[in-house]
Amino acid sequence: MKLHFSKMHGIGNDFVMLDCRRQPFALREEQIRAIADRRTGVGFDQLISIEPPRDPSCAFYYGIWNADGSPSGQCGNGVRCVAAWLHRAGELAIGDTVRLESPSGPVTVRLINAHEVTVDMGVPAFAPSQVPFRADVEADSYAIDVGDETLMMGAVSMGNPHAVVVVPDLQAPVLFRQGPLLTTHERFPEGANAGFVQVVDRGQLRLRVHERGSGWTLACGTGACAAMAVMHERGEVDDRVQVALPGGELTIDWAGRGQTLWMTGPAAFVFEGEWLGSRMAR
Ligand SMILES: N[C@H](CCC[C@H](N)C(=O)O)C(=O)O
Repeated sequence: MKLHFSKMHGIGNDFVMLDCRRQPFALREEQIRAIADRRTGVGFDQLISIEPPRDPSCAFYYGIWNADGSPSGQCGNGVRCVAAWLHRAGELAIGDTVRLESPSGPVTVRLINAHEVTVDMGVPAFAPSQVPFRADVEADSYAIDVGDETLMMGAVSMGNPHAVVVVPDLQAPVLFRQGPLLTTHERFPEGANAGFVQVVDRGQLRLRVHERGSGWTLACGTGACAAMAVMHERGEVDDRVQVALPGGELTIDWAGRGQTLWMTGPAAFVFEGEWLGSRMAR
């Protein structure tokens, strides 16, 4: 089985992009995991398919799978790469604005240039049932027992579930214990992307994310949106925030509850290749 792919990244969050405009996506979960393997496969944080739309109001559909083979409803760094990929495929011109269909619904992208994209990431959803997160009532901060500690966290969906925890130090070793525990915590029935955020000032956040299905990544686009939304709800940041992740920076614009949130950042091509099929896996 030969599979042509494009390797891309969005501030270090890396992707294998599959052109499924003319042939259906047909990978089994174990094949997705085999391609994700950073030694015997290609290696990626997420695999993204580009397919014909299911929603006629959208130009294309994109599918998202984590390194463990699990599907996701949204990928912020990934959709910027989809826009850049479509530009290079001649489907999108610089300055164009187009609706793309994600598994959690449509988003609108605008190509600023060949490597910079702005995305309407939709409206952040805070109701526990929408995250989903087990809580009796909605709050801007929840106490949650993680290991032998009780953390205070925010919960929000950007089309995928996020936990957001404010920390004084992003290098604290305790994060590396709490991240995986939060991602698989029983109060998140569908798992969670666990974001640990430091508030620098009202216009700057620093963030690390332990992603559901992929672990610690250099960047998480929906995580940056989630962190900004939670801190904005608490009145701790302004309507425009620069979010610094280990792999780079994103600009997030959000005017508050019920409004659309915008994310702006880069998308980069790395190489083209061919995956020779599971017979090459270990
Ligand atoms: N791990 C996430 C999907 C990828 C999110 C991230 N890479 C982004 O840029 O938003 C999840 O299972 O919901």
